[in-house]
Amino acid sequence: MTSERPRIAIYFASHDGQTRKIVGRLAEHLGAHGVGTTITELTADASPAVDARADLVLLAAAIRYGFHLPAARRFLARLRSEVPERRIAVVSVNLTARKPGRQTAEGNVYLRNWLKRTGLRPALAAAVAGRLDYPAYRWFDRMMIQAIMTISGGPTDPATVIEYTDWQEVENLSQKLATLVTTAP
Ligand SMILES: Cc1cc2nc3c(=O)[nH]c(=O)nc-3n(C[C@H](O)[C@H](O)[C@H](O)COP(=O)(O)O)c2cc1C
Repeated sequence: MTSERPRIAIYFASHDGQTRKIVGRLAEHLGAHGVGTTITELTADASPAVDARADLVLLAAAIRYGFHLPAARRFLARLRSEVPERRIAVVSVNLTARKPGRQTAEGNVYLRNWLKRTGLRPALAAAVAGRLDYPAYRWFDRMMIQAIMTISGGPTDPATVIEYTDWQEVENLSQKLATLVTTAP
């Protein structure tokens, strides 16, 4: 870490925009904690350079059909070869995290499996609940999400739009990230 203001390089992969909104809010809170941020979107055709000089690199990715978006998975492979694990944090955005106890690496199946598959032991790993927006989904996606919601006891009314993201939890997360970059050796 330098004597300048600490900095977190945030990379995110979002399909429907909620992960983008979450990292935007994280950046706002981090700014209030005196931590600078850069935000870079990961897409199918963009493979941005890893900002290995940042004090921490945060990778946030949405889940679709059980997996984090491919752009995030590809980026993580590069990230790991350029930045030590202790300077990596990951955030998974999914609907399972709407339930109590599913915001941690132990409690969230997607996050747990991602870390297990990659063998990554990041400085921080968290799951944040995303958004359910049936009217915005294509027919097939709506059917599939309704099926998942039936199994998991969630809403199935096709008119349902719910932002499950707990913004207080997002603020708490920013506090933890700020602590990491202000106290890390
Ligand atoms: C087609 C589709 C598939 C999804 N699959 C899952 C899933 O397998 N598990 C889950 O918990 N959430 C799932 N979700 C919910 C998304 O993770 C949630 O809507 C999140 O907010 C999406 O983030 P984004 O808006 O940044 O793309 C799915 C959503 C869609 C539209």
